Amino acid sequence: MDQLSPSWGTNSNTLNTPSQVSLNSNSAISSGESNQNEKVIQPQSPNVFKLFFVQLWIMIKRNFILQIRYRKSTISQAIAGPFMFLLLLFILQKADNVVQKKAYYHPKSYPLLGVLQCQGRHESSPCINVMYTPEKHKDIMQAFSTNNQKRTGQSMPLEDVKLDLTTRPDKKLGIVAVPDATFIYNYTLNNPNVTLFGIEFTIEDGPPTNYRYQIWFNSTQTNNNSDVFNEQLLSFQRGIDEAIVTVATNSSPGSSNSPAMNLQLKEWPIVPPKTITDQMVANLGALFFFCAEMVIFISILNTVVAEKEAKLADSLVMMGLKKEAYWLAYFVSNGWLILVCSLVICIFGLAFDFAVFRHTNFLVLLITFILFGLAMVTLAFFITTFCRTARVAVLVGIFLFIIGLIFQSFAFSNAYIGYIWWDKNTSKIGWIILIFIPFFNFGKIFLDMSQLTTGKYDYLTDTFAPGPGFKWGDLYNPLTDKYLPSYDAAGRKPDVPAPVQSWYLLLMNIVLYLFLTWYFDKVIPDEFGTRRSPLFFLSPKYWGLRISKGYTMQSWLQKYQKAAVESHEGEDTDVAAERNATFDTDNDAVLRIANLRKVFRHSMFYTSKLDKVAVNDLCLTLKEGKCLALLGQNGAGKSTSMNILSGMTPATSGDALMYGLSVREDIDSIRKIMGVCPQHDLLFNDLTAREHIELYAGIKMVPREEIETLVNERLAAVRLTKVADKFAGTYSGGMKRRLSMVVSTIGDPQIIFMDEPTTGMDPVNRRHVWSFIENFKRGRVIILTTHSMEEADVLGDRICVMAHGRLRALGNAIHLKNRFGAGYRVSLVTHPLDSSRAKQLIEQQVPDAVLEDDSAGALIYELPMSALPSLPALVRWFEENRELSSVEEGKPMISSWGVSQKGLEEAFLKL
Ligand SMILES: Nc1ncnc2c1ncn2[C@@H]1O[C@H](COP(=O)(O)OP(=O)(O)OP(=O)(O)O)[C@@H](O)[C@H]1O
Repeated sequence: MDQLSPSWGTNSNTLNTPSQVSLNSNSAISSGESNQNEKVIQPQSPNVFKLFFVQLWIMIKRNFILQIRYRKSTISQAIAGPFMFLLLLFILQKADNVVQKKAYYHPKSYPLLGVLQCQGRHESSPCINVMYTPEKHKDIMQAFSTNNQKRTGQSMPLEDVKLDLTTRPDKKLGIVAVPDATFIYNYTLNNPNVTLFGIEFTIEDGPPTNYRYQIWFNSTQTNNNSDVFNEQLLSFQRGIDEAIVTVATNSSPGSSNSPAMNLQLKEWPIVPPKTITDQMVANLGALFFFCAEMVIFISILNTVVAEKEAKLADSLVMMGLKKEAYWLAYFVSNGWLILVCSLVICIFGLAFDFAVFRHTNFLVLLITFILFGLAMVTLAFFITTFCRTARVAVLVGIFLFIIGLIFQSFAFSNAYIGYIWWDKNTSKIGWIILIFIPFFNFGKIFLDMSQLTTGKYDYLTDTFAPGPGFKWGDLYNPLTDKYLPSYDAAGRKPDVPAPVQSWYLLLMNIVLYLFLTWYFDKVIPDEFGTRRSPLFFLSPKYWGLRISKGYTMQSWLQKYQKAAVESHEGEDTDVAAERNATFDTDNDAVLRIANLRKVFRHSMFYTSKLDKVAVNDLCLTLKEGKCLALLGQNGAGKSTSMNILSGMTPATSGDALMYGLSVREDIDSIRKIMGVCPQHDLLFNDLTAREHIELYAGIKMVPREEIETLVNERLAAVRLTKVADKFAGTYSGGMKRRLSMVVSTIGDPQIIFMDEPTTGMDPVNRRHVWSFIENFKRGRVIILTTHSMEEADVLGDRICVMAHGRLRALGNAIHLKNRFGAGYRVSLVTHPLDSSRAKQLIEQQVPDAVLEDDSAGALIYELPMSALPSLPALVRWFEENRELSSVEEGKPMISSWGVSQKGLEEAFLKL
């Protein structure tokens, strides 16, 4: 590899010396006995708090850079969005003010009409206009009919029919005489909604001095429900009175001198209120401010889940990022957005002169909006733990938004409904459920504020009583009865808690959802099925309190040796020897993979033929300073093995020990000494190469003063210096790969996993990367997968060939070539008709030659090592017999020939 040595200073400290770990020749953390050969690592445990705060800081910085990069989105979330909602509220409020000013100003009077024709279910349905009794007052009804027709133009004649109790009319009837009041009563019971009016006269015989009658009417069905003020009833009564006067004065109904009662109706004039109230803001404010903060809520769902979907969050965790720092950084970077958003709401609320804002203590307003915003932020975090794709997350967000809109507009549309939920005398169950919804708690305190600030207009006295305002001290006192709505005629007021309780509940929401996010993020399986036990927090190890590892090398070996599959029929001898070496305590390997197995289950609940055994009892060891190259066709199980070793996928059985740390038990510690270059580039499109290295260097706790040198050195090593400040999203495939490769080496990890690190690179850059890897592996362990035989040949101190999840062969390149690919290949081209003669001649020269291919005269022979002595004679024979003529006249029998040495590729193909 010396010829590949690059010019970027291989003697650099950061490149050659793993600085994050200390190595011991025997266990420093094992409690039990340990073998002398075991090289155990004690990941330097920087102060846990320091690590946390450094990672937190670097993540906040990253989020901040991205917020600046996406400045349009950031501004629309924190400033433009809230402003738009406030502006809309302002416009609505102004429109409402105009309506309030014009309210009922001097309405016009209008005449009372006559009684209109009855209507059944349909306009033409049979019905009876009037039933009257006794029949002797026919003259009054006749006068009524005549006057009414004059007023309405509709005929309502006296009918000459006899009704019986059960028969409905078969046409529209005008005025019908019936036997008595009992008949009216029973008929309408038997035939509901048929008769418009009934009238029973009780006028004494003789000269009438006392006119008495009773009108029957249907209060809900009066004139098909359209007569809400009962003008028809009034009209009927007026018609009857008019008819009585007509009869009493012996006038001729309908004639010009008959008495007429012409009634005019007019509503009271109302003076417009002197003071316009901010009722619109009081009623709809909670809804609009909820919408203003929902923009950030939905953006969080999208951003966080998109990052999860692209596996960028996994990549950060693989490089050792604490998830606590990840979430807290998001909390902080969204927290400042909420702060700006709350300030915008408060400032524009004042600018738009909303009474709630004008008369409420500014700090109370600001803190309320901040707490509400933060509670919504943490609720969004919690939801992201259940979503795997950004599309689903945004749909969930929109769904919640709609629910919130409906809820806010129903639950807090006015004080009367709003306070029902908070009244200590109503059932607690609903309240207990609802206090976990931030907008419910926000709605209450906003209601308190508007009750104390909006003021009330009293129409009776035409006076406006302004609210006393909401001062800081009002937080701690429940609203007095004066500002609470009455719940019954007796004036019962709701018994509601002090406004500050909403703050406490919002704080509870923030803490609760942060906690639930932290918990569910760990226990809900990710895409690879990795998750912690639901009771992980009970384990002292989680809290870094374990003094003993709980296993020693011996116990670990015993455990996995016991579980080893006894017989592996047809297993290659090298593979079998490796299996034994894995459990050999004298082996000084720093990486031991013991019976590693991964089955991808088709169903969660049962085993099936469709289950896929991706890795099948893999046993492997590797010494320090070595590079292991994993070869194998597509689907052989290489990436799955790498994913298990890097802690991304849980193994079905088996384990691996790296520097004395178990993948199953100590993945958090392993991550401190591990670097991963995954198969697919996990890069942030909107960060530059320099920012990537700075980010991961921060996560890996590289001292700040070394970062600059590290960035320059590593980018130069993979020839990315010129594009160091360009966004990774603009890179070509090969450039992205080189950056991913460099990222995996940050923090000088002891173990590096590289899944096809040079895919898509041109030959020049590939050689630079090889040379980088070759120099970097000193004192470390590198495991890489590749499809390039050349790469495996150049880099692999050990080469393993995998097929169908199993190890098929292993050893260094020379060993594999000798075992599976040794020998030479002779190829010659003849005329097809000459091929059998050529075959004869060749086989005479080299009897051991094996014909590998014969297609249309192109012959390929394999020469085993035993045939090597005959090779010079064969070459001489080719030279000497150039002139052998073909069956085709004028042409040589052998038009061309060649001899080549077989290599790793042949070995691979053979395997
Ligand atoms: N999440 C999964 N669910 C089900 N089967 C899987 C899953 N991941 C991998 N497999 C299967 O496991 C087998 C091994 O896959 P793996 O990706 O490890 O192969 P590989 O050797 O890395 O292939 P390549 O060279 O194409 O990357 C394949 O048959 C694959 O289909």
